[in-house]
Amino acid sequence: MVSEKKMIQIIQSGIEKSSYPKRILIVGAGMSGLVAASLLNHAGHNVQIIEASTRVGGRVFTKRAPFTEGLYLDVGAMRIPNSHRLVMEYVKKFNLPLQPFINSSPHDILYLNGIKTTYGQYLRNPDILNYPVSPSEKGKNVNQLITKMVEPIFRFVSQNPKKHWPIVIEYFEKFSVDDYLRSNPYGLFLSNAAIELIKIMHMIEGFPEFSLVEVLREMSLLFNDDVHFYEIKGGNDLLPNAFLSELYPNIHFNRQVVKIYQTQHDVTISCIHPQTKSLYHYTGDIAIITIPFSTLQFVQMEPYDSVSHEKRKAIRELHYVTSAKIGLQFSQRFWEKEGMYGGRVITDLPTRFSYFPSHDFDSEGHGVMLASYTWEDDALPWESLTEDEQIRKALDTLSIIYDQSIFDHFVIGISHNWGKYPYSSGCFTLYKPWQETELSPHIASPEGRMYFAGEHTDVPHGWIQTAIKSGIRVALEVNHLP
Ligand SMILES: Cc1cc2nc3c(=O)[nH]c(=O)nc-3n(C[C@H](O)[C@H](O)[C@H](O)COP(=O)(O)OP(=O)(O)OC[C@H]3O[C@@H](n4cnc5c(N)ncnc54)[C@H](O)[C@@H]3O)c2cc1C
Ligand SMILES: N[C@@H](Cc1ccccc1)C(=O)O
Repeated sequence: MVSEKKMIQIIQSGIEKSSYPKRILIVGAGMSGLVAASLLNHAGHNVQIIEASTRVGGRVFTKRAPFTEGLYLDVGAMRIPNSHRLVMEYVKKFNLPLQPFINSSPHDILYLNGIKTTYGQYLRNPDILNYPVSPSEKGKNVNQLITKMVEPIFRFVSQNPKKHWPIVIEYFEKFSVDDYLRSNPYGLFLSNAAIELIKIMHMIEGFPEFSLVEVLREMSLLFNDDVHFYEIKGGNDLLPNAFLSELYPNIHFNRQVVKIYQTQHDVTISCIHPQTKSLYHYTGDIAIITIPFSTLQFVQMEPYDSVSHEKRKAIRELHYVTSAKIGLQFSQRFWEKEGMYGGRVITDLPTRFSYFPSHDFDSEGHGVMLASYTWEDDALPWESLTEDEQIRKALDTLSIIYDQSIFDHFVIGISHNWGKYPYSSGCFTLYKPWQETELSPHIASPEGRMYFAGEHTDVPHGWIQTAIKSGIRVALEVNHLP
C-alpha cells in the first residue's frame, strides 16, 4: 500500500524508469487512465490510450455549449474537497486556477414539507419544518440526530483507525443505511419522521438501501461542515485537458473497445468507431482497463478462462448509481439578490438539490445554476423525460420555491443523465450490503495481462482523488513487469 506522501512525490517526479519498457494499452482517457498513461510514458514505455469518446476526462465533464460565452456547468465532478491532496497536487503541477466551491452556507434555502426557510434559521429552530419527530427529537437538527446514531461507530474508529475501520467494515457492511437507522446493535432509535428528514437533507433518500459503510464514508466528506471544497476556475475539465499536451499523440479517440484477447505473449484490443463502425485492432504487452465495470460488461474478454469467475461476477454485480444534472442559464443572478453566493437549495420537490454558481459573483447578468442534482431513485423520474421536458419541469419546480418571475430571466438549459451516458452507464459505484467483502478483492486484481484502475477499484468511490490514486497504483503494478 503506497502512502499518500509517496503518491504526492510520484505526482511531482514520476515513477522509476522501467527496467522492462513495454507496449502498454490503456483503455479509457478518464482521470485514472490519463494518470497511469502519463506516469508510464515518462517511465519509458510505449503507451497508447484507447478512448471511445472524442474528449478526455470521462466523468470530469464540463459543458459550455449552449450557454453564453464564458458560462459553463460541470455536469460531472464539480467539487474538490480540500483534503483530496492528490487532486490538489495535480492542480498545482498544471498550475490551474482554483477557487472556493461554496457547498453550503447558512443562507441555503430549505423548501421542505411545504415550508420555505434558510439553513441558518433551521439550525436555530429545527422544529420550524413541522416534522412529526418524537418528543426527544424536538429541537434537534439532522446533524445532531445522525451524529447520535453514528457516534458510537466513529468513536470506535477514532480509537485506532487503521485497526478498527476494517472491523467496522466487516461488522457493519451487512447493514444498509435504512437498516441501521431503523434498528442497530446499539439500540439507538429514531422516529420515521427523523429518518425521513435525515435522508432528504443528506441527499440519500434515493439510495437508502446502500451499504451504511459506503454512505458514512461519503457523508463524512459531503456533509461535514469542517470540509471545504474548491473548483477549477473555468471548468474542472481543465484538469484532464492539462494532460493533452504530453499525451495527445498517444490517444486514439472514437475507439470503443468491444473485445480484449490475450495470449501467453501479448494482448490485442479490438474497437469500433462509434459512428462509422469501422474496426481497429491494437496489440501490446499489457492492457490497463480503466472503464467502469458497467460498460465493461459489453466488452468480450477472451479466452474465457483468462478471466476469473470472481472478476466476471464483480463486473456484473458492482452497482453503479445513476445521476441527473440539469443546468439552467438565467439573464439575472436573481439568487444573489437573496444573498445566495454559491450554496444550495434542499427540497423534497423533484429537483432535490440545486447549487448556485460559486464564481463570477455580482457579475451583471447571466449565470448558470445547477437547478437539479439527483442520485439513483431521485434521478429516475428525470431520466424518463426528454431534455426539454426536464428543463421545463426544473423551471416549474424552481418557480414554486422562488416565484413566477424566474421564467422572465430564463435563457437556456441542459440536462445530463448519467444512466443514459454510454461511456459510463451510471455515475459512480456504491456498494450494496455485503458487496465490500464479497466483491472488493476481485475489482482491482489483475487477470493475466489485464490490469485494472478507475474510481471503482478503490474507496471512497465517486471521487477524482480515487481515480488518480488508482492510476498511480496500476502504474506501479506494471512498471517493472518483465
Ligand atoms: C455526476 C457526477 C458528479 C461527480 N462529482 C464529483 C465531485 O464533485 N468531485 C469529485 O472528486 N468527483 C466527482 N465525481 C466522480 C469523478 O468524476 C470520478 O470518480 C472520476 O472522474 C472517474 O474517473 P475514471 O478514470 O475512474 O473513470 P471515467 O472518468 O469514467 O473514465 C473512463 C473513460 O473510459 C471511456 N470508455 C468507456 N467505455 C469505453 C470503451 N468501451 N472503450 C473505450 N473507452 C471507453 C470513457 O469515455 C471515459 O473517458 C462525480 C461523478 C459524476 C458522474
Ligand atoms: N463525489 C461526488 C459524487 C458522490 C457523492 C456521494 C457519494 C459518492 C460520490 C459528489 O460530490 O457529488
